[in-house]
Amino acid sequence: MTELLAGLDVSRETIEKLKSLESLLAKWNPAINLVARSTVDAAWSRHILDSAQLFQIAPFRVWADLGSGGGFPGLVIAVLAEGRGSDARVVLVEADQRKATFLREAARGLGVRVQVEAQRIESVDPLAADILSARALAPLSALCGFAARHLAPAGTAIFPKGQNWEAEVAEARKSWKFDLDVRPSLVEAGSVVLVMKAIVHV
Ligand SMILES: C[S@@+](CC[C@H](N)C(=O)[O-])C[C@H]1O[C@@H](n2cnc3c(N)ncnc32)[C@H](O)[C@@H]1O
Repeated sequence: MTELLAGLDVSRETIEKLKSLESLLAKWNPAINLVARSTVDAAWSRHILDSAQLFQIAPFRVWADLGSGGGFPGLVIAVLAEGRGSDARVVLVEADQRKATFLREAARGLGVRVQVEAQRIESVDPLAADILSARALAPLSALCGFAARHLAPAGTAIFPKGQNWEAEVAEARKSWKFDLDVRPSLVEAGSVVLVMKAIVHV
């Protein structure tokens, strides 16, 4: 599965940074529950590669990750972008102050630049993001509302979803119109990545 990183043409230094993130997660998780405890031992595939697979879906100058928690996918995206020499802006929105502190400390330790917004998604000024991501945050219909606020008009929303994704899409279509591309997860069988554009309330 680490071929996924080879496919992204990631440098040795970037892989070392991602391994440091894995270690930081293991160190901080007992205190602040960044991810489910049962997933810490498998963090490399469950969280880091699962995030990395989103990196090349579309180009970006501004990436906003909502409800970042332990930095998935936003902090992984920031590490990969920095490894490419990109000066794109990565914004991590996380209302939990302890998790926001982790995100700032981890970014500093890894030497990557991120903008951490330690407030509720609903209170952050519109971000006009080229890419908006949210993983394990809310049902798709609620995510569409967040996208309406924070995504640039031509932007792309990226929402990883589990096996129940079809029901979530059907429910969201009752209130929202959008273009949808469904991609199988490269990491988790049965899971998908929903890639959405032109999200408009009906
Ligand atoms: C289940 S966790 C998922 C974290 C991460 N995206 C991941 O996949 O591991 C959801 C996170 O979203 C944050 N969150 C939930 N609602 C939020 C809101 N309205 N504004 C900002 N953060 C929120 C929570 O504090 C939590 O850290």
